Amino acid sequence: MTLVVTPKLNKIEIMKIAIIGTGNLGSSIAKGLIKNESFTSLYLSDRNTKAVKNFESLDNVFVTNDNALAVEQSDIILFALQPKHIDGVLESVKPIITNDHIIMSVAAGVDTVRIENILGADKKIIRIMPNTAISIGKSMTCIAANAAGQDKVPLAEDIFNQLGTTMVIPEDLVQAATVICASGIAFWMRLVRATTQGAIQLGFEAEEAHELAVQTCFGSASLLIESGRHPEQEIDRVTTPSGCTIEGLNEMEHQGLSSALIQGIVASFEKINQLKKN
Ligand SMILES: NC(=O)C1=CN([C@@H]2O[C@H](COP(=O)(O)OP(=O)(O)OC[C@H]3O[C@@H](n4cnc5c(N)ncnc54)[C@H](O)[C@@H]3O)[C@@H](O)[C@H]2O)C=CC1
Ligand SMILES: O=C(O)[C@@H]1CCC=N1
Repeated sequence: MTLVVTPKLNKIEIMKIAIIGTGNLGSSIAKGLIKNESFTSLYLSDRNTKAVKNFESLDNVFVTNDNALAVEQSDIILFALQPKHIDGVLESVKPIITNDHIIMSVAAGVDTVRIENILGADKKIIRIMPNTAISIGKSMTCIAANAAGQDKVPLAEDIFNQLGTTMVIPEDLVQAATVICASGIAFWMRLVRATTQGAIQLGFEAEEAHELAVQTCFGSASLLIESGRHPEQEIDRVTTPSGCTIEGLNEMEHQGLSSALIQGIVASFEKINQLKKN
């Protein structure tokens, strides 16, 4: 075994990690881990390894179609499978999962009880809800564990703090966190896209419009993070009395901007709760 020291972990950890399912999210997590070199070995297993084939030349990274091999060679097994596939894969690796393994799952709507029902309640199971910004180390990742997995939550925080920001939450809030943080990437992207469309209508070239929208979005988030202020305080600083900002903002609200966002979030939440029942 090789010992790996990572600057952000600030301690020595042996990290033998497997990711089972390397599609959109699994490959994003792999990219983030590789960027940080935060593993001793990393097994990437998928029935179709196309998304991660490029990684197989890297030191200590192994790309395979063999889920069982990835499990046997690793301590932390992260399942990044769609909800409809996860039960079958868990069943197939169940005979080789031990109480020493740390099981992590990002599957939306799949709670720890569903995983316990397959692997056993004595297994350490941690639900991880990141978003695709994990590939660039900027994910907002929520973490919740079953009873047996509670003492491994700090380890999960250590891993995912290297790939963005984490919040440990009660498991009954994971569905809500999925909507706000994981689906949230799509919601914010659409807002950026709509701003770009507006900018093009006002005369900018598409590429310029995109840059203006993205940088303004980045500046807004950075203002909130760095100042710690409430969004309305920042809005008050922009809205000159009788000015153009309040004119535009009020028109957006007349058209239902906040209401549309809230209703979309609630619709998304209702859908994820339906998925949980399937
Ligand atoms: N895409 C996102 O932004 C987020 C996704 N999630 C959850 O993460 C999970 C994965 O989502 P995506 O990556 O978007 O899905 P995806 O469909 O892109 O990736 C799933 C991967 O699993 C592989 N797979 C299926 N059966 C397999 C098997 N028997 N053995 C090995 N690999 C197998 C597929 O080939 C595919 O590459 C889902 O449960 C989703 O709800 C959670 C948060 C964010
Ligand atoms: O859309 C979905 O169902 C998954 C969960 C959150 C992001 N993608």
